[in-house]
Amino acid sequence: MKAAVVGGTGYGAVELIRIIQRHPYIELVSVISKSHHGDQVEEVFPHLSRIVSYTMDAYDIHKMEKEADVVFFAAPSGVSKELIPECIEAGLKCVDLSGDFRLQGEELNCLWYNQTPPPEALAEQAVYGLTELYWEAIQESTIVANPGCYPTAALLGLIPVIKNGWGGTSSIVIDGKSGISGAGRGMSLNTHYSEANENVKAYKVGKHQHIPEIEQFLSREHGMEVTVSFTTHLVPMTRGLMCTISLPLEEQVNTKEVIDYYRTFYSRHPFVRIMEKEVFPSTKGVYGSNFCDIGLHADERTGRLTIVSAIDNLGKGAAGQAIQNVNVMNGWDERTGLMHVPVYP
Ligand SMILES: NC(=O)C1=CN([C@@H]2O[C@H](COP(=O)(O)OP(=O)(O)OC[C@H]3O[C@@H](n4cnc5c(N)ncnc54)[C@H](OP(=O)(O)O)[C@@H]3O)[C@@H](O)[C@H]2O)C=CC1
Ligand SMILES: CC(=O)N[C@@H](CCC(=O)OP(=O)(O)O)C(=O)O
Repeated sequence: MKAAVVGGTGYGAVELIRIIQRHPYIELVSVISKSHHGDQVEEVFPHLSRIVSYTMDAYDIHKMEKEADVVFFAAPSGVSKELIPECIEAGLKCVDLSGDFRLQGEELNCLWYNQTPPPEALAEQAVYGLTELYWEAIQESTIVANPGCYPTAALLGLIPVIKNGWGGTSSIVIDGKSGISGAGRGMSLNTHYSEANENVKAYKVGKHQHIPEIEQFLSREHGMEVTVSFTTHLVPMTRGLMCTISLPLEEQVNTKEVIDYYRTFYSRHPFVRIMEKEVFPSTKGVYGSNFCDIGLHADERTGRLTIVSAIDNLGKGAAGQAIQNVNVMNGWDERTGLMHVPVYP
């Protein structure tokens, strides 16, 4: 399958290139860059010298129509909803790493992204790409709305106990922490070295764009509206994301029972690893990989469940999951090209 990547000089794009370079069935035919078209890849990413070699392209739908089968959109929100209509018209499959196709309806898109939604017919065509939950719909899809990084970790952690009713929905609290690459490659004061180094800072409190995404899919799985209290923190590391989740238990279950249930729930899904009792994930344990590691503790004293879920924000939180979805769309083993060992230590 031939692939084009839009947003060529960003972190999501460079992680896609890293994975595709070792993927046996995906060939990179075009890396599209608004800011660097005409430049050699080595000029922007010297670490790719002697590994890949190409000139960055300007966006050209006719070239893509001729050369590509799938387009990955790794640009800021607002870009893909303008370009995907003509890509679909041209018969291309689209995997969108941005938030453009994730939220349903005008109200949510305007409120949380300050954007109008994509055309309704296309929005209806889009499948939410949380692979482990929606792989059946992903198989048939032409547009995949790849999940946000925090929702990936939070939903994989929460959905099993929301679905079987052990988890109560009255007070779900999610503490999210992300490395700085989660904010992309652009400059901002928050991600300035002097602001972020030796510092942990809460941000977008009460107004993070991933709140409605988490609520939308938890509500879908629960069959009733669910709200969450979600707070994000920037931590001084390059990659890695962790959600520590606390929610009430509706049943008297112990940690071992919860672990056994999660292992059964994810038994067909190679990228979700359920930790042993009293072992909890770390971001280093998933660094550079497509794994989501989940640790669980049922607290008999408080009657609450603690779920700790860790991913690499650029791996399972972005490019890794995008490739996993393309594997599913093509009927390939979902591990194809993705079984990298996490970089440790
Ligand atoms: N970083 C992460 O951990 C995650 C990111 N995402 C989402 O994935 C997408 C890409 O993120 P990321 O790679 O981190 O972001 P970056 O800021 O690192 O890169 C985005 C790239 O998009 C291109 N771009 C910028 N503005 C425009 C524009 N107006 N039109 C077209 N292209 C533009 C630029 O590349 P060029 O000039 O070369 O075209 C830019 O480098 C975003 O939507 C982000 O929200 C999702 C999950 C996790
Ligand atoms: C550390 C950091 O700033 N992370 C970003 C994650 C961006 C992202 O994934 O945003 P989309 O939903 O638009 O794709 C944030 O919290 O906004």
